[in-house]
Amino acid sequence: MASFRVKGGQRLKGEIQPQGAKNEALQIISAVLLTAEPVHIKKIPDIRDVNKLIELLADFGVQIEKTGPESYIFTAKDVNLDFLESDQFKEKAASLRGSIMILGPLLARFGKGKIPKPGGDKIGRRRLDTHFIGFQKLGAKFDYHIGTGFYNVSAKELTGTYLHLDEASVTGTANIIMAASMAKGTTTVYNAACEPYIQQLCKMINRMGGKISGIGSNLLVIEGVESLGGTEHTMLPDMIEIGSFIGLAAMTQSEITIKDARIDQLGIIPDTFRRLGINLEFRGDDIFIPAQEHYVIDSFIDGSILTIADAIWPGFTPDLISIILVTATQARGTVLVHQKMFESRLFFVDKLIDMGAQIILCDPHRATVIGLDRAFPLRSIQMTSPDIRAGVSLLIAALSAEGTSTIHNVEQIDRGYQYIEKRLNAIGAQIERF
Ligand SMILES: CC(=O)N[C@H]1[C@@H](OP(=O)(O)OP(=O)(O)OC[C@H]2O[C@@H](n3ccc(=O)[nH]c3=O)[C@H](O)[C@@H]2O)O[C@H](CO)[C@@H](O)[C@@H]1O
Ligand SMILES: C=C(OP(=O)(O)O)C(=O)O
Repeated sequence: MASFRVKGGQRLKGEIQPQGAKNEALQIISAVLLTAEPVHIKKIPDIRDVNKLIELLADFGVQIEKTGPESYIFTAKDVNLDFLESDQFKEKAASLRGSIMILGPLLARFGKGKIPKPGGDKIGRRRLDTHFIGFQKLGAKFDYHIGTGFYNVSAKELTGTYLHLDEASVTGTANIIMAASMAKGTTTVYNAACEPYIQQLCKMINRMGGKISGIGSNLLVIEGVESLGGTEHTMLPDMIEIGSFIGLAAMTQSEITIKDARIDQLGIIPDTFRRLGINLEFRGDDIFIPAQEHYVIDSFIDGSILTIADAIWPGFTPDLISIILVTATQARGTVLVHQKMFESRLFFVDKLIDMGAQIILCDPHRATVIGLDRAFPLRSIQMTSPDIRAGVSLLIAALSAEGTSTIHNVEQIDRGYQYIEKRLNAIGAQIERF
């Protein structure tokens, strides 16, 4: 188990380039299974979850050529489906959430697939009904085998249909899109998730010869095609990393420029951080965050306490709620942070409370943060990273704290943040991995 030793209280200064988006990468890399032709993907982040998925594809016999530090060509010409039956598959596929998205392409192209309960963050119940109800409505057979712990799907042929998803699941929508892309006839998906990750996947499939319309909305129409071909795809910058850097800059009174942020794709994220009182300047496609002594949390127009809650896109992403929460601890004012989607994602506030933050955990979904307005810095402590976003929130807290903190289990952070200590140390942080 790796750990970080973090010397707090340093102001950072400089430019930082966001990595390619983790959750987009997991969809896009799964989608290479849709075609036998080469797919050239750029801006692939070098992070644990993505590397595990790439390894999994290699185990299936997908040819993988690294063409640069962040780009690969994948050719899924010969896919060895026997690998599905191996112990190695079970172990590897169960270690990340993104592996669930190989099912849609396998079903579409080879008529079968299976997956053990996928991993990912332990942040509450993470059901998969949307995926499997979707596959079944497209004509697949589904069963869950308790003995082996595998979800199995198979279909001689998938047929387009009307789907009203029970919830706008991100990975569920991605899976259904991929399965429907080569189904017979037209599939209409209502209550589809429409995160930029999904939009990027749809655009990629269209470049491969697919016919998807309604991209960016929650009503997708997918005309099935016989086969899909090769393409090139470049990942968007990771919007969750961008939000994390904004929070980090505010908490540590740092002047940071986030380069090439694709501001047009960030939705409500910049304005949500502005509501915490953080100044952000758009300079072309860069986001400049000046060093700020104080930032003052807005209230609602009627004077009531601000609430920041997650929602499906185009609402505020749940993956930035922990970052908002930690950033609010040194603001002036009060905010109610409401994590609606996941029920176990706020428990890390205990550690922030140990550090001196004023937070009331109202229930598993809601926490009230009373900002300290830098009346005193957070205290350094020893802590363990429970999930990827809480991990980064604790790192931000440690960077702003007085003294040296230790964060254990930073593999959680490595799941989604590329070379994080090197990149932050390059602009003045003092983080040591041991
Ligand atoms: C690999 C990947 O891409 N992971 C992301 C993906 O996970 P993932 O696709 O697994 O998450 P889902 O979108 O399926 O659902 C997330 C949670 O929100 C709940 N839910 C979802 C939709 C809805 O309308 N109402 C509702 O309550 C679900 O029950 C679940 O508890 O999307 C999540 C939600 O943005 C992100 O946190 C994850 O980082
Ligand atoms: C919850 C997350 O990831 P995963 O779905 O891979 O667990 C996340 O990226 O914040």
